[in-house]
Amino acid sequence: MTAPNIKIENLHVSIEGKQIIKGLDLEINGGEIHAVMGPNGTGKSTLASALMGHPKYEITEGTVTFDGEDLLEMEVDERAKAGLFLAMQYPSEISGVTNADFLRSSINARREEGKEISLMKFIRKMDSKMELLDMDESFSQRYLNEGFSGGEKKRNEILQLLMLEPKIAILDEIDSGLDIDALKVVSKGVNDMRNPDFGCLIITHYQRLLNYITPDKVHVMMQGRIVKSGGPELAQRLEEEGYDWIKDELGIKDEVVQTEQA
Ligand SMILES: Nc1ncnc2c1ncn2[C@@H]1O[C@H](COP(=O)(O)OP(=O)(O)OP(=O)(O)O)[C@@H](O)[C@H]1O
Repeated sequence: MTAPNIKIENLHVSIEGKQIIKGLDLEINGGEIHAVMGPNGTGKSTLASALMGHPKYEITEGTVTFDGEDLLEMEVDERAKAGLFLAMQYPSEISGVTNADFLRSSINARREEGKEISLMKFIRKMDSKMELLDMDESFSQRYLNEGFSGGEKKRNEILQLLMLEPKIAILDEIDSGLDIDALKVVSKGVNDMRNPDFGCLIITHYQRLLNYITPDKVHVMMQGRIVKSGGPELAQRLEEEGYDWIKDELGIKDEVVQTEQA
């Protein structure tokens, strides 16, 4: 198996006629963890939703390939089956579907008929992953995210990641609202996935997450584009100095004014 690869070139995305992403380039390979940081409203979540094929987000220009195939031609379920995973900022609650049922169906949906995961194997895997994430076993029989606290929902997203073992994952603000212990647990889950057959894009506002998950590359997104890339030291500088120095360096004017003019 060749290492996974997602390649985004000159991506333009608009929502309800408003251009949000304006020429974004990014490539992630298996074995790499990338972090995208940036001020509020610059299009980070839009990027995640557009890659997963959310119908509200219209791709107006550019290309995205996933393992060499045209990702934008694939239906949402085909993207998931191909091995793309999105942990959302606000995961949905689904009443009547238990966590265990949801996970087993999701795993089997990605397998060929006749090659479904056996119940015993599934239970063993789920038990070990829940233990890794310090999750109480009652969570397997609770309805998906129903009544889960913010931190429990995030932990549950990481459980899905560990169970589904995608090729490429996009984790949108998995650290928001987490207490320090939960942050460590969630980071442990992501680090557990680190291997040459797995690539990851982490969208975050906080350098503290990157103290626990060391990214190979850090990108700054402003006005719908990646405007600067570097190593973990870039995240450190953003934490200390904010974004103004990048705006000054690149001659970027205030976000809101610029958007209104566009
Ligand atoms: N469904 C929508 N309808 C209209 N505008 C939208 C929609 N979704 C996003 N936007 C707008 O697109 C812009 C980018 O939003 P997005 O959520 O991608 O930013 P972000 O960088 O993830 O922000 P944050 O850091 O605050 O999470 C914002 O101006 C937002 O209001």
